[in-house]
Amino acid sequence: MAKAVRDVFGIPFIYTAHSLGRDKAASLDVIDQAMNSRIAEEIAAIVSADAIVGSSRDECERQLLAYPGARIGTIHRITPGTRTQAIDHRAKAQVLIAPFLRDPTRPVILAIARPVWKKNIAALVEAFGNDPHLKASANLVIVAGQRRNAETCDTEQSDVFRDLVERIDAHDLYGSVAYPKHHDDEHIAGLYQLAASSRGVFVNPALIEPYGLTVVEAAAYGLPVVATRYGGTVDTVTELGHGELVDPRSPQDIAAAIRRLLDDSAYWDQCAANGQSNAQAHTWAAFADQFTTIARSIIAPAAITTAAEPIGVAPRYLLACDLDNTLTGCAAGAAKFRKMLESRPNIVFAVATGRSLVEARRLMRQWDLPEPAVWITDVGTRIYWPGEYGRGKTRRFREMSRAIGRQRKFSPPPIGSMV
Ligand SMILES: O=c1ccn([C@@H]2O[C@H](COP(=O)(O)OP(=O)(O)O[C@H]3O[C@H](CO)[C@@H](O)[C@H](O)[C@H]3O)[C@@H](O)[C@H]2O)c(=O)[nH]1
Ligand SMILES: O=P(O)(O)OC[C@H]1O[C@](O)(CO)[C@@H](O)[C@@H]1O
Repeated sequence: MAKAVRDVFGIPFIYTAHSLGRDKAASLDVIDQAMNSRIAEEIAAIVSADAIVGSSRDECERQLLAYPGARIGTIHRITPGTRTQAIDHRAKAQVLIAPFLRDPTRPVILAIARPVWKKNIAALVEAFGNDPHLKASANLVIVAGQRRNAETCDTEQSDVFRDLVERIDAHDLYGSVAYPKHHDDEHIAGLYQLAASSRGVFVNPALIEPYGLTVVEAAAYGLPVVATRYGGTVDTVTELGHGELVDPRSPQDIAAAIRRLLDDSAYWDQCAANGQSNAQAHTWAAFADQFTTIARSIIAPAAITTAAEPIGVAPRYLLACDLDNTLTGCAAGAAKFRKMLESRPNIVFAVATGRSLVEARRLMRQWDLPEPAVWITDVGTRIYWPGEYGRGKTRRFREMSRAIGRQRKFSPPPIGSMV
């Protein structure tokens, strides 16, 4: 629809990537017609969007780029917002889970996920059920959607739920596993709060997690996490520093990571504090601000973005500089720098950075710095410049890598001797 509107009226459109189908398909045994059409729609959107907004590095630099026709220059990363409830809902959550538990005072190992195979909650039950120490010292709380009668449930949901109950039964976990049937928003908030105050852990064992909102929610409530090492959680856990990444197919790996957090109180405190303070930047106001900047850049790109060929002014100087702590670090300085460039159209501005293009652009946006005419990124291995002026896009200078390839005089030593 957006593409049709753009084609007729010339209104540019931004595609917000969400739960991309290719990765989901890779985690399924059977790919049906619906999945094929979903991927076809995604390809059409990715190829024709004027800008694409993704939420994690994984989504921007791996998931999106795996699509045919995807162009890195159109992809931007903005971290979604997360809301926490300030009111204490622990008592309400306690009422929800108490009937299941023999000793409700134990640390809570919490999972919240839709009851679909991809979320892989079974691996968490296996991790808990096979670990005598965890079974004896903690409670497992699983919130997996709202349960109705088996007949009215969708088949995947009832299959996933039946599988969970069978595993709980096989490990004889009654009295230490709660799996409430219904919940509301206050229960969810209360469970995060309860798990945090019990010095527990949040676990997301998904086979692949496109972004991983629950892992950010846990951070915001000061609850350390054990999360899948496949998908957006890799960036979130690395950036927020609030827990461990694990192989979701290995219950032993999951159990060991949970124990590291539960058994080391200094490590737990550090993760809880990191998560809570770092998650504060994840607000919807910040998202809206960044989104508006991108929208503006595709509607009316700033004059500075076309500085490689400024109208009526011959470029005379090239100003190339580093980004982190050179252009960033002082808001007043960044504003002055921007003003200076705007008043000197004969300067061609280039940024040379170790960051990827997506990450460099994200930081420049956050500091309200102007889009340079040339990007030298990935530790100098890639060069980009605005290819199609007026659309905020960039083009990669492939000739450089080819030239380096042809004229290479440097023969690297064998990797073994370098190590
Ligand atoms: O029984 C449940 C299960 C989930 N939630 C909430 O629903 C949201 C679901 O988050 P998540 O599991 O990350 O999302 P998905 O439903 O899988 O949806 C997609 O969209 C999310 C938001 O972009 C991404 O984080 C995911 O990776 C992507 O799969 C969170 O706020 C949960 O607290 C509930 O309230 N009850
Ligand atoms: O598993 P899928 O089909 O990618 O679903 C993504 C899910 O993300 C949401 O959009 C947000 O949680 C749900 O409405 C939807 O079910």
